[in-house]
Amino acid sequence: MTSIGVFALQGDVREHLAALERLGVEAFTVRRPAELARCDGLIVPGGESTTMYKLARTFELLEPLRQRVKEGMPTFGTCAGMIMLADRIRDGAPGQETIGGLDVTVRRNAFGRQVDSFEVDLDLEGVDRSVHAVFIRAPWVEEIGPGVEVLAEVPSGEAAGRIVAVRQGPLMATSFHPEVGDDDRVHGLFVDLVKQS
Ligand SMILES: NC(=O)CC[C@H](N)C(=O)O
Repeated sequence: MTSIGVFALQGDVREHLAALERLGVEAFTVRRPAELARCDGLIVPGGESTTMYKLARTFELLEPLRQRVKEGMPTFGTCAGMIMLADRIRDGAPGQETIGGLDVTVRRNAFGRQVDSFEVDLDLEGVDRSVHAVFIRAPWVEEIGPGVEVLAEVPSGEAAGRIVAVRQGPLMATSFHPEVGDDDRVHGLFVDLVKQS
């Protein structure tokens, strides 16, 4: 059976576990290296990327995470998780580091104070019909490397055209929170990615 872990030192872990279980995969929390070692794939949830970084370092999970991602473990980052997977951050906290692996530059809290949180229907590559995307103090992707595929952009409004979902080989990231609500199609994309690799 496919085993997918959810990074659980901080963030909205439960909703991801529920989505994975609805999709019929074995889902469990990851707080230590032994749990990471059991993962066929990993989700890094939304939350607060600065805290995630500090806790991952303190609990000696940061280097094992970097190692597994480097070795090609399929990994899906949502919101703060997208920041954690990015190779480069803008508006990061002083000294903030990431797991990295995804050849992108993300801007933290990119949508600004006025539109901290918003929802929009958008088209996502690989998913039929639009996805209802919930953004909460979200990052966007400002620059992508040559191996990165854009899966979704903001369709309209002030932030129209901003990149909010990407994929690079076994790595996937969304600015928004696909675990909110009961539409499991984005998680389904990731589960397929894990099963293929
Ligand atoms: N909902 C979220 O994950 C917010 C991300 C948060 N603003 C950060 O910088 O990590």
